[in-house]
This record gives sequence, C-alpha cells and structure tokens, in this order.
Amino acid sequence: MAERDTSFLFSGTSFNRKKFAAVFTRFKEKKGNDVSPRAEPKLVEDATPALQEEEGVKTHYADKKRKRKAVDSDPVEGFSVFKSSKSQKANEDDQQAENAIMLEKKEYYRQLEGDAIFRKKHNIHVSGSNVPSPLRSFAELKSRFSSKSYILRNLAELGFEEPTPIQRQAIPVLLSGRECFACAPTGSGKTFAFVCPILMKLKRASKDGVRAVILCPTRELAAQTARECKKLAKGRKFYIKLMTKQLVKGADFSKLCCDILISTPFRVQFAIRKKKLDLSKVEFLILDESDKLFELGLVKQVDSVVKACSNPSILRSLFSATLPDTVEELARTIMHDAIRVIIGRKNSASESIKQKLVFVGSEEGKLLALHQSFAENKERAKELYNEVKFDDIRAGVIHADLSQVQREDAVNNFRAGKTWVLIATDVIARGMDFKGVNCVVNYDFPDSAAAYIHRIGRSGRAGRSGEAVTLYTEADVPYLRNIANVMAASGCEVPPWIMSLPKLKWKRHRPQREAISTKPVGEDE
Ligand SMILES: Nc1ncnc2c1ncn2[C@@H]1O[C@H](COP(=O)(O)OP(=O)(O)OP(=O)(O)O)[C@@H](O)[C@H]1O
Repeated sequence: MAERDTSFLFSGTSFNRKKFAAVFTRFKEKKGNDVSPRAEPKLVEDATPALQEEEGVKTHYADKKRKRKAVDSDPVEGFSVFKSSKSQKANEDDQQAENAIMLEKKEYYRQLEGDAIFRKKHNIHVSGSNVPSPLRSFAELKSRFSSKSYILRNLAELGFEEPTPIQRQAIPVLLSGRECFACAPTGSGKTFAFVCPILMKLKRASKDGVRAVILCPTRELAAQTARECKKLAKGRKFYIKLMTKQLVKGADFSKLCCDILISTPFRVQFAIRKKKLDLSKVEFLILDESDKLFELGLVKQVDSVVKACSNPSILRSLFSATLPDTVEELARTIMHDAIRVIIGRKNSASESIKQKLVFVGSEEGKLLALHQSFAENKERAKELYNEVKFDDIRAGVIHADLSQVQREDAVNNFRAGKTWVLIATDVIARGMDFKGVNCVVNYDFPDSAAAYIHRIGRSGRAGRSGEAVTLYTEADVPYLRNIANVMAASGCEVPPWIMSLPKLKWKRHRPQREAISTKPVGEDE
C-alpha cells in the first residue's frame, strides 16, 4: 500500500519527471509517517493545498504558454521546423501535468466518499477540517503510520482483532498531529484510542523531561490507565509513571524524566507548586473523563496543569462518554483546530446495556439482590455495606473516606472475584473497567444524566451485554424523565407515562433520604 503513495498520479501516463521536477515534488506527498493512498493526514493536508494550487499551476503554465507563443511568433529564418516541434512538446507536457492534477483530484474525492461510507457504517461522526481517514484495521498502523511492530504484537496479545469505532477515528487524528474532542460510549476503548497514538508519536523512551501527561479524575482510574499504557508499551523501555501519594510526597521533580505521566489533577498541581515539576516539554496532554475534570472543584487544578504545559506545539485532547456543550465551548478556547469525533449519539448510554427502572416506593423497598451498587454518598455506601456484609453476599465497599490502601484493596478484591458485589459511590462511577460486571444497580437514583451514563457503563463493556437497574422512590419521580430520555435514546423501553412527565432543568438531585437499615427504629447496636 505504501508503494502507492503518489504513484496513482502517474499511472497510465509517461510523465517526464525530470523535466517537471518542480511540479512533481509539489504533488509528491511529503514523506511523513502516513503514506497510505487514502485521505491521510499528510495527504489530505497536501491534497487540499494542491487543489487550491491547481489554479496557480494553470496560471503558471498559461504564462509560459504566452511567453512561448510570443517567441514562436517571431519569424526567424531557418528555425521554423525546430520551433514548431518544441511548442508541440511543451503542449503535451502541459496536458500531462493537467491530467495528473485531474487524476489526483478524482482520487481525493473518491477517498472522501469512501471514508464517509465507512464512517457511516461504524457510526462515526466527525467535524473539523481535513479529517484523516479512519483506520480500516490495526494493520494500517504499520502501513499508513509506520508503527513499530511491538504495538501490533501487543494489540494482538490483548486479543484485539479490530479497532473500536473511536479507535478507528481518534488514532489517525492524533497521529496526524491534530487535537481531538472525543465522545464515545462507556466501555468502547477510549483509553487505547489515546494511549496508542501517544506511544507511536513518542517513538522511543527519552530522557528529555516529561513528554506526555494524562489526567484522570480519580486515583483508581489513573492507576488503571497506567496499567493499560504499560500493556501496550510491553517490550519497550518507555518510562510510564503513575503519580502516587508516596511519589508526590517524596521526590523533587525538577529533574523528572518520564515519557508518560498519569495522575489526578490535584497531584500534578501539587507537584508543580511544591516539587518543581516542569511540564514545559509536554507534547501531549490528555484530559480523560474531561467533563468531570471541568467540573467545579477540579477545573482550577486542571487549569494550572494546562498552563504549566507551555510547549507551544503541545497537542491537547479531551475524551469522555459525556461531553456537554458547555465543556466543549470552554475547551475550544484552549484548543487549536480540533477535530470532533462522536461515536453514535453524543451523551448516550452504551447500547449493549439493558436498562430498567424499578419503583420501590420508599427507602425500605430498596434492599434487593445487588451486584454492583451505587449509593449517593459515602455515608449511604457505608450503611448499605453494613446491611449486606453479614448476608451470604461477598460484598466490598469503596468511598472517599477509605485510605488509599483500603480503596485499592476494594478494587483489587472485586477484580479478582474475591468480592462479588461492590458497593460504591460515584468515586468509581467513571472509567473503571471491571470485565465481569454484568449488572449495575443504582441503589440511589443518580444525580445527573451524565452520572447515570457513567455508572451503568461499568457493565456492558467492550461489546459485552450488561444490565442496569435503577431503583426510584416517590422523591425521585420528578427526575425520572431525564434518565428515561437516555434510556429511550439507547433503545430501551420506557413506560409512556414517564415520557410524558415534564422535563426538568436538572441541577443536582439529592433528596433527603432515610438511613439504610432493616433494624427497627430505636434498636441499638
Ligand atoms: N479494539 C479492541 N477490541 C476489543 N476490546 C478492546 C479494544 N480496545 C479496548 N478494548 C477493551 O475494552 C474495554 C473498555 O475499554 P476502555 O476502558 O478504554 O473503555 P472507555 O471507552 O474508556 O470506557 P469509560 O467511558 O467507561 O471510561 C477494556 O477492557 C479494553 O481492554
């Protein structure tokens, strides 16, 4: 494939490359990494100017023609035979050059059309200028972008046969040096959609400061992302660092060399302020779960990280399953000519999750069979845990009041199958990839549609099916419609009476809830 880089321009013609060296080099694709015949980053970037230049090329030849005509019209005795053959040759060359341009133009539009059909098939929606072609297969990482073999080997070892839709589009976007807003359903492979191009662009380990930063809203997600990075980098000596509490406490970061630094914004901000962390050489900044990072409480920390990443050629990108317009507007102020990639419908739940609403009347009705259960806050998570821990259910609990070690244990035990039910607050609602979760119970009604989408997204990942049960009480009824809209948009059945409830402008829905307890009121421990 790589061989076809520009040769389609000349197929079927005997173009005099020597004579038209200037024209040839102009249309010959600048050899970058991407050498596929499709509307690749380089090719697209080059193709458009080439098309724009077409007029210029024509004018240039028209000028030459005019000059030749003027010379030809000078009647010089004895030169007529030579003169006429020269002018005919020049005309032929002009014609060949024009044919080459036409061929390139045709090929360019053919590629655009092919890309559009392919995107439609995979539910990929893009906006922005010169959007690179989506990946048809992982093999294109090598044929189009000259990836090193270890990437393909590791992808194969992970058992990935095909790129997911977000990977198909976001990887070429980042590899072509463009910034990206990406919104794709939970569990759809967004992590590798940014890790893969970063590793490919960084090429090899270097001692030149910090080169890429990935920000995640929680420590658990940062730890998981670091693990995923290492899986894809296996076999290479990349220096991938998770900013842990110990690390941030101990080190002086002024000399830190690290290919990819993964952290919560708080820890990076702390390291910048107190530990002389220098981010001026960062080439990639990824904001994962970006809408969460732009929420009050985190946005200031994110802002100071963004400022510290002062390299003018930095590429910043945002990834999330929910990307509200307000976040996009805010982010656009710091991004340059970003490409927007949406998979399916923006802000929608994964279609592989069967979603149900269950009316439980009051708080008392809620203690049901649970799998992974989200409670509204840490107090309620503790209460719920206390209720189920003595039953035969092997339950774990995770919330912000636990120490880091306890939080890690809760996650690890759940991953290892030592606990079967994890009672959690929203602290693990985003990004966490527990492969075995087949059901999420919203024990407490989520406080926003985005929270709902992320919570239920802990099941039904990577194309597996999942189930989500949302318990609601009388107090939650006014907010049902917002969740019902998400359900209906992903093809789940919703009772008509819920769809006819008035739409509420949803702020935060946190009703006063009774304590979770089956003990009769007044009974002490
Ligand atoms: N190309 C692929 N083929 C098969 N599985 C994949 C592929 N890419 C990623 N996965 C797997 O899909 C699962 C979900 O991926 P990931 O955690 O990146 O999802 P996500 O889109 O970031 O979800 P969330 O929005 O919840 O953070 C992971 O277990 C990952 O290993």
